[in-house]
Amino acid sequence: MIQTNVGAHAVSLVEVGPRDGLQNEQAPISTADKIELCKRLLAAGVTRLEAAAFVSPKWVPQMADGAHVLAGLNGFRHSEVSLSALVPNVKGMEAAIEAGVQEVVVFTAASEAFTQKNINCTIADSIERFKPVIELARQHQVHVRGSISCALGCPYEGPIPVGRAGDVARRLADVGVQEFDVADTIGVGTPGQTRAVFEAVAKAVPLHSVAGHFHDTYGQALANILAALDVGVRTFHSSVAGLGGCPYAKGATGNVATEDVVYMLHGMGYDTGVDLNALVDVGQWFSTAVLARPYGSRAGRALWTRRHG
Ligand SMILES: CC(C)(COP(=O)([O-])OP(=O)([O-])OC[C@H]1O[C@@H](n2cnc3c(N)ncnc32)[C@H](O)[C@@H]1OP(=O)([O-])[O-])[C@@H](O)C(=O)NCCC(=O)NCCSC(=O)C[C@@](C)(O)CC(=O)[O-]
Repeated sequence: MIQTNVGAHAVSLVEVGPRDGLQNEQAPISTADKIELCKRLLAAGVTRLEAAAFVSPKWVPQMADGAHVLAGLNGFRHSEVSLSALVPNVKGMEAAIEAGVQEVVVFTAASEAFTQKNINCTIADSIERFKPVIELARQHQVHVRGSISCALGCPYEGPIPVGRAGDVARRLADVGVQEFDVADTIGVGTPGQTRAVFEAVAKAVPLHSVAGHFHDTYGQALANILAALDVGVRTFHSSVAGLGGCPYAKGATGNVATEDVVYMLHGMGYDTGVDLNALVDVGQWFSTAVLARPYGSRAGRALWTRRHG
Protein backbone atom coordinates (compact mmCIF):
# COMPACT_ATOMS: atom_id res chain seq x y z
CA MET A 1 0.00 0.00 0.00
CA ILE A 2 1.49 3.33 -1.07
CA GLN A 3 1.57 5.86 1.75
CA THR A 4 0.23 9.12 0.33
CA ASN A 5 -0.74 10.63 3.67
CA VAL A 6 2.68 11.60 5.00
CA GLY A 7 3.22 13.64 8.19
CA ALA A 8 3.23 17.43 8.25
CA HIS A 9 7.05 17.57 8.21
CA ALA A 10 7.63 14.81 5.71
CA VAL A 11 7.53 15.16 1.97
CA SER A 12 7.23 12.17 -0.31
CA LEU A 13 9.36 12.45 -3.43
CA VAL A 14 8.72 10.47 -6.60
CA GLU A 15 11.93 10.26 -8.61
CA VAL A 16 11.00 10.38 -12.29
CA GLY A 17 14.49 10.70 -13.78
CA PRO A 18 14.72 7.20 -15.26
CA ARG A 19 11.40 7.72 -17.08
CA ASP A 20 10.54 11.39 -17.65
CA GLY A 21 14.22 12.26 -17.50
CA LEU A 22 15.28 9.86 -20.22
CA GLN A 23 12.29 9.44 -22.54
CA ASN A 24 13.27 12.41 -24.69
CA GLU A 25 16.96 11.54 -25.07
CA GLN A 26 17.65 11.12 -28.77
CA ALA A 27 20.69 8.85 -28.49
CA PRO A 28 19.88 5.41 -27.11
CA ILE A 29 20.90 4.94 -23.48
CA SER A 30 21.89 1.38 -22.67
CA THR A 31 19.64 -0.73 -20.50
CA ALA A 32 22.64 -1.36 -18.21
CA ASP A 33 23.08 2.39 -17.64
CA LYS A 34 19.36 2.80 -16.90
CA ILE A 35 19.48 -0.05 -14.38
CA GLU A 36 22.62 1.37 -12.76
CA LEU A 37 20.92 4.79 -12.49
CA CYS A 38 17.92 3.23 -10.75
CA LYS A 39 20.10 1.21 -8.37
CA ARG A 40 22.13 4.26 -7.38
CA LEU A 41 18.97 6.32 -6.83
CA LEU A 42 17.54 3.60 -4.58
CA ALA A 43 20.85 3.43 -2.68
CA ALA A 44 20.61 7.23 -2.14
CA GLY A 45 17.30 6.76 -0.31
CA VAL A 46 14.76 7.17 -3.11
CA THR A 47 11.74 5.02 -2.28
CA ARG A 48 9.30 5.89 -5.06
CA LEU A 49 10.96 5.43 -8.43
CA GLU A 50 9.35 5.87 -11.85
CA ALA A 51 11.56 3.47 -13.75
CA ALA A 52 9.84 2.78 -17.08
CA ALA A 53 7.03 3.48 -19.54
CA PHE A 54 5.11 0.71 -21.27
CA VAL A 55 4.08 2.85 -24.22
CA SER A 56 4.32 2.27 -27.95
CA PRO A 57 8.01 1.99 -28.89
CA LYS A 58 7.11 3.70 -32.16
CA TRP A 59 6.01 6.77 -30.20
CA VAL A 60 8.81 6.79 -27.59
CA PRO A 61 11.66 4.48 -28.64
CA GLN A 62 13.88 5.32 -25.63
CA MET A 63 11.41 3.56 -23.29
CA ALA A 64 11.25 0.29 -25.29
CA ASP A 65 13.39 -1.65 -22.79
CA GLY A 66 11.19 -1.08 -19.71
CA ALA A 67 10.71 -4.77 -18.97
CA HIS A 68 14.49 -5.31 -18.96
CA VAL A 69 15.09 -2.27 -16.74
CA LEU A 70 12.58 -3.55 -14.18
CA ALA A 71 13.96 -7.09 -14.38
CA GLY A 72 17.40 -5.63 -13.61
CA LEU A 73 16.04 -4.20 -10.35
CA ASN A 74 14.75 -7.51 -9.01
CA GLY A 75 17.41 -7.80 -6.33
CA PHE A 76 16.77 -4.23 -5.16
CA ARG A 77 13.08 -4.47 -4.37
CA HIS A 78 11.97 -4.41 -0.76
CA SER A 79 8.88 -3.41 1.17
CA GLU A 80 9.94 0.27 1.36
CA VAL A 81 10.46 0.60 -2.38
CA SER A 82 7.73 1.27 -4.91
CA LEU A 83 8.61 1.02 -8.59
CA SER A 84 6.27 2.60 -11.10
CA ALA A 85 5.71 2.75 -14.84
CA LEU A 86 3.56 4.73 -17.25
CA VAL A 87 0.81 2.76 -18.98
CA PRO A 88 -1.49 4.27 -21.62
CA ASN A 89 -3.70 1.22 -22.19
CA VAL A 90 -4.34 -2.44 -21.35
CA LYS A 91 -1.38 -3.61 -23.42
CA GLY A 92 0.93 -1.42 -21.34
CA MET A 93 -0.78 -2.50 -18.12
CA GLU A 94 -0.29 -6.18 -18.88
CA ALA A 95 3.41 -5.53 -19.48
CA ALA A 96 3.66 -3.53 -16.25
CA ILE A 97 2.03 -6.33 -14.22
CA GLU A 98 4.35 -8.87 -15.81
CA ALA A 99 7.29 -6.64 -14.81
CA GLY A 100 6.04 -6.54 -11.20
CA VAL A 101 5.53 -2.81 -10.63
CA GLN A 102 3.84 -1.53 -7.46
CA GLU A 103 2.39 1.60 -9.12
CA VAL A 104 1.23 2.52 -12.58
CA VAL A 105 0.57 5.94 -14.05
CA VAL A 106 -2.28 6.44 -16.48
CA PHE A 107 -1.88 9.76 -18.23
CA THR A 108 -4.12 12.33 -19.78
CA ALA A 109 -4.15 16.14 -19.73
CA ALA A 110 -6.08 19.28 -18.92
CA SER A 111 -5.74 20.15 -22.62
CA GLU A 112 -7.54 18.38 -25.46
CA ALA A 113 -4.85 19.30 -27.99
CA PHE A 114 -2.03 17.89 -25.85
CA THR A 115 -3.96 14.68 -25.15
CA GLN A 116 -4.42 14.20 -28.88
CA LYS A 117 -0.71 14.73 -29.62
CA ASN A 118 0.48 12.63 -26.68
CA ILE A 119 -1.86 9.63 -26.68
CA ASN A 120 -3.89 10.10 -29.85
CA CYS A 121 -7.35 10.44 -28.33
CA THR A 122 -9.63 12.87 -26.50
CA ILE A 123 -9.57 13.37 -22.72
CA ALA A 124 -12.92 11.55 -22.46
CA ASP A 125 -11.66 8.62 -24.57
CA SER A 126 -8.47 8.40 -22.51
CA ILE A 127 -10.52 8.05 -19.32
CA GLU A 128 -12.66 5.34 -20.96
CA ARG A 129 -9.43 3.59 -21.97
CA PHE A 130 -8.23 3.69 -18.36
CA LYS A 131 -11.24 1.78 -16.98
CA PRO A 132 -10.01 -1.74 -17.88
CA VAL A 133 -6.46 -0.71 -16.91
CA ILE A 134 -7.68 0.27 -13.43
CA GLU A 135 -9.69 -2.94 -13.14
CA LEU A 136 -6.51 -4.93 -13.82
CA ALA A 137 -4.66 -2.79 -11.27
CA ARG A 138 -7.32 -3.55 -8.68
CA GLN A 139 -7.08 -7.29 -9.35
CA HIS A 140 -3.27 -7.18 -8.96
CA GLN A 141 -3.19 -4.68 -6.05
CA VAL A 142 -1.28 -2.12 -8.05
CA HIS A 143 -1.58 1.53 -6.95
CA VAL A 144 -2.92 3.81 -9.71
CA ARG A 145 -1.74 7.34 -10.27
CA GLY A 146 -3.34 9.60 -12.85
CA SER A 147 -1.18 12.22 -14.48
CA ILE A 148 -2.80 15.45 -15.65
CA SER A 149 -0.46 17.18 -18.09
CA CYS A 150 -0.64 20.87 -19.02
CA ALA A 151 -2.47 21.80 -15.81
CA LEU A 152 -0.84 25.26 -15.91
CA GLY A 153 -0.48 25.80 -19.64
CA CYS A 154 -0.33 23.96 -22.94
CA PRO A 155 2.12 24.21 -25.84
CA TYR A 156 -0.81 24.01 -28.29
CA GLU A 157 -3.74 25.68 -26.48
CA GLY A 158 -1.85 28.25 -24.42
CA PRO A 159 -3.41 29.23 -21.06
CA ILE A 160 -5.57 26.59 -19.39
CA PRO A 161 -8.53 27.59 -17.17
CA VAL A 162 -7.72 27.27 -13.46
CA GLY A 163 -10.44 24.72 -12.76
CA ARG A 164 -9.62 22.33 -15.63
CA ALA A 165 -7.11 20.10 -13.76
CA GLY A 166 -9.59 19.75 -10.88
CA ASP A 167 -12.32 18.68 -13.30
CA VAL A 168 -10.06 16.06 -14.86
CA ALA A 169 -8.95 14.87 -11.39
CA ARG A 170 -12.60 14.39 -10.39
CA ARG A 171 -13.27 12.36 -13.54
CA LEU A 172 -10.18 10.25 -12.89
CA ALA A 173 -11.27 9.68 -9.28
CA ASP A 174 -14.67 8.52 -10.56
CA VAL A 175 -13.01 5.67 -12.48
CA GLY A 176 -10.79 4.63 -9.54
CA VAL A 177 -7.54 6.59 -9.84
CA GLN A 178 -5.97 6.85 -6.36
CA GLU A 179 -3.38 9.62 -6.71
CA PHE A 180 -3.40 12.72 -8.90
CA ASP A 181 -0.21 14.02 -10.49
CA VAL A 182 -0.83 17.62 -11.44
CA ALA A 183 1.77 18.53 -14.05
CA ASP A 184 3.20 21.75 -15.38
CA THR A 185 4.48 20.01 -18.50
CA ILE A 186 6.10 23.07 -20.08
CA GLY A 187 7.06 24.84 -16.85
CA VAL A 188 5.11 28.02 -17.58
CA GLY A 189 3.23 28.29 -14.28
CA THR A 190 3.93 30.92 -11.66
CA PRO A 191 3.24 30.62 -7.92
CA GLY A 192 -0.08 32.49 -7.73
CA GLN A 193 -1.49 30.41 -10.55
CA THR A 194 -0.06 27.23 -9.01
CA ARG A 195 -1.82 28.01 -5.74
CA ALA A 196 -5.14 28.56 -7.53
CA VAL A 197 -4.86 25.35 -9.59
CA PHE A 198 -3.88 23.18 -6.60
CA GLU A 199 -6.63 24.70 -4.44
CA ALA A 200 -9.12 23.80 -7.18
CA VAL A 201 -7.74 20.25 -7.42
CA ALA A 202 -7.93 19.92 -3.62
CA LYS A 203 -11.65 20.72 -3.79
CA ALA A 204 -12.12 17.88 -6.29
CA VAL A 205 -10.05 15.09 -4.65
CA PRO A 206 -8.42 14.54 -1.23
CA LEU A 207 -5.39 16.79 -0.76
CA HIS A 208 -3.20 13.93 0.52
CA SER A 209 -3.64 12.20 -2.84
CA VAL A 210 -2.41 15.17 -4.89
CA ALA A 211 1.15 15.42 -6.20
CA GLY A 212 2.97 18.28 -7.91
CA HIS A 213 4.99 17.58 -11.06
CA PHE A 214 6.88 20.66 -12.18
CA HIS A 215 9.16 21.19 -15.14
CA ASP A 216 11.67 24.00 -14.74
CA THR A 217 11.61 25.56 -18.22
CA TYR A 218 11.06 29.10 -16.94
CA GLY A 219 12.92 28.67 -13.63
CA GLN A 220 9.66 28.67 -11.64
CA ALA A 221 9.61 25.10 -10.37
CA LEU A 222 10.93 25.61 -6.81
CA ALA A 223 8.69 28.65 -6.33
CA ASN A 224 5.74 26.60 -7.57
CA ILE A 225 6.61 23.74 -5.22
CA LEU A 226 6.64 26.24 -2.37
CA ALA A 227 3.19 27.51 -3.43
CA ALA A 228 1.84 23.95 -3.60
CA LEU A 229 3.44 23.12 -0.22
CA ASP A 230 1.61 26.10 1.20
CA VAL A 231 -1.67 24.68 -0.08
CA GLY A 232 -0.78 21.45 1.79
CA VAL A 233 0.57 19.24 -1.01
CA ARG A 234 3.16 16.82 0.40
CA THR A 235 4.15 14.75 -2.66
CA PHE A 236 6.35 16.07 -5.45
CA HIS A 237 7.98 14.61 -8.53
CA SER A 238 11.50 15.51 -9.55
CA SER A 239 14.30 14.24 -11.71
CA VAL A 240 17.91 13.72 -10.69
CA ALA A 241 20.15 16.36 -12.32
CA GLY A 242 17.01 17.96 -13.78
CA LEU A 243 17.01 15.45 -16.62
CA GLY A 244 14.17 15.42 -19.06
CA GLY A 245 11.69 16.92 -21.42
CA CYS A 246 8.52 15.70 -23.05
CA PRO A 247 8.59 14.43 -26.65
CA TYR A 248 5.19 16.08 -27.23
CA ALA A 249 6.04 19.47 -25.71
CA LYS A 250 8.76 21.06 -27.86
CA GLY A 251 11.19 23.23 -25.93
CA ALA A 252 10.09 21.95 -22.52
CA THR A 253 13.15 21.35 -20.38
CA GLY A 254 13.56 18.79 -17.67
CA ASN A 255 11.77 18.28 -14.42
CA VAL A 256 12.91 20.28 -11.45
CA ALA A 257 16.18 18.73 -10.23
CA THR A 258 15.71 16.40 -7.26
CA GLU A 259 18.88 17.77 -5.66
CA ASP A 260 17.45 21.32 -5.73
CA VAL A 261 14.16 20.17 -4.24
CA VAL A 262 15.85 18.13 -1.49
CA TYR A 263 18.19 21.02 -0.67
CA MET A 264 15.22 23.38 -0.30
CA LEU A 265 13.05 20.95 1.65
CA HIS A 266 15.80 19.90 4.07
CA GLY A 267 16.64 23.57 4.60
CA MET A 268 12.98 24.13 5.54
CA GLY A 269 13.06 21.26 8.03
CA TYR A 270 11.16 18.71 5.95
CA ASP A 271 12.22 15.08 5.93
CA THR A 272 12.50 13.39 2.51
CA GLY A 273 14.45 10.24 3.43
CA VAL A 274 16.95 11.08 0.67
CA ASP A 275 20.70 11.37 1.33
CA LEU A 276 21.52 14.59 -0.53
CA ASN A 277 25.27 13.97 -0.85
CA ALA A 278 24.68 10.49 -2.24
CA LEU A 279 22.13 11.92 -4.66
CA VAL A 280 24.64 14.52 -5.85
CA ASP A 281 27.09 11.71 -6.62
CA VAL A 282 24.39 10.03 -8.74
CA GLY A 283 23.53 13.24 -10.61
CA GLN A 284 27.16 14.13 -11.28
CA TRP A 285 27.98 10.59 -12.44
CA PHE A 286 25.01 10.22 -14.78
CA SER A 287 25.37 13.69 -16.32
CA THR A 288 29.07 13.55 -17.00
CA ALA A 289 29.90 9.85 -17.39
CA VAL A 290 26.75 8.63 -19.17
CA LEU A 291 25.31 11.68 -20.96
CA ALA A 292 28.61 13.57 -21.34
CA ARG A 293 27.06 16.93 -20.50
CA PRO A 294 27.28 19.44 -17.65
CA TYR A 295 25.56 18.54 -14.43
CA GLY A 296 22.15 20.28 -14.50
CA SER A 297 21.30 20.70 -10.82
CA ARG A 298 22.36 24.04 -9.32
CA ALA A 299 22.40 22.77 -5.72
CA GLY A 300 24.09 19.60 -6.95
CA ARG A 301 26.85 21.51 -8.73
CA ALA A 302 27.45 23.72 -5.68
CA LEU A 303 27.64 20.78 -3.29
CA TRP A 304 29.86 18.80 -5.66
CA THR A 305 32.23 21.75 -6.07
CA ARG A 306 32.35 22.31 -2.31
CA ARG A 307 33.37 18.70 -1.80
CA HIS A 308 35.71 18.28 -4.75
CA GLY A 309 36.94 21.79 -5.49
C1 LIG B 1 -1.28 5.52 -26.42
C2 LIG B 1 -0.68 5.07 -27.73
C3 LIG B 1 -0.21 3.62 -27.64
C4 LIG B 1 -1.74 5.20 -28.79
O1 LIG B 1 -1.14 5.02 -30.07
P1 LIG B 1 -2.02 4.64 -31.33
O2 LIG B 1 -1.10 4.63 -32.52
O3 LIG B 1 -3.23 5.51 -31.37
O4 LIG B 1 -2.51 3.21 -30.85
P2 LIG B 1 -2.72 1.82 -31.46
O5 LIG B 1 -3.51 1.07 -30.44
O6 LIG B 1 -3.22 1.94 -32.87
O7 LIG B 1 -1.25 1.17 -31.49
C5 LIG B 1 -0.26 1.53 -32.42
C6 LIG B 1 0.90 0.55 -32.29
O8 LIG B 1 1.47 0.65 -31.00
C7 LIG B 1 1.40 -0.60 -30.31
N1 LIG B 1 1.07 -0.33 -28.91
C8 LIG B 1 -0.05 0.21 -28.44
N2 LIG B 1 0.05 0.33 -27.10
C9 LIG B 1 1.24 -0.17 -26.75
C10 LIG B 1 1.89 -0.31 -25.51
N3 LIG B 1 1.29 0.05 -24.36
N4 LIG B 1 3.10 -0.86 -25.48
C11 LIG B 1 3.71 -1.24 -26.63
N5 LIG B 1 3.15 -1.11 -27.86
C12 LIG B 1 1.91 -0.58 -27.89
C13 LIG B 1 0.29 -1.37 -31.01
O9 LIG B 1 0.47 -2.75 -30.82
C14 LIG B 1 0.48 -0.91 -32.43
O10 LIG B 1 1.61 -1.60 -32.97
P3 LIG B 1 1.62 -2.03 -34.55
O11 LIG B 1 0.42 -2.89 -34.72
O12 LIG B 1 1.57 -0.72 -35.33
O13 LIG B 1 2.93 -2.75 -34.67
C15 LIG B 1 0.51 5.97 -28.14
O14 LIG B 1 0.00 7.24 -28.40
C16 LIG B 1 1.56 6.08 -27.08
O15 LIG B 1 2.24 5.10 -26.77
N6 LIG B 1 1.76 7.28 -26.51
C17 LIG B 1 2.69 7.48 -25.44
C18 LIG B 1 3.28 8.84 -25.54
C19 LIG B 1 4.24 9.05 -24.38
O16 LIG B 1 4.81 8.11 -23.83
N7 LIG B 1 4.45 10.33 -24.04
C20 LIG B 1 5.35 10.70 -23.00
C21 LIG B 1 4.84 10.34 -21.65
S1 LIG B 1 3.63 11.48 -21.01
C22 LIG B 1 4.60 12.67 -20.22
O17 LIG B 1 5.79 12.65 -20.33
C23 LIG B 1 3.93 13.66 -19.34
C24 LIG B 1 4.13 13.39 -17.86
C25 LIG B 1 3.47 12.10 -17.41
O18 LIG B 1 5.51 13.28 -17.54
C26 LIG B 1 3.53 14.54 -17.04
C27 LIG B 1 3.88 15.93 -17.59
O19 LIG B 1 4.97 16.43 -17.35
O20 LIG B 1 3.03 16.47 -18.27
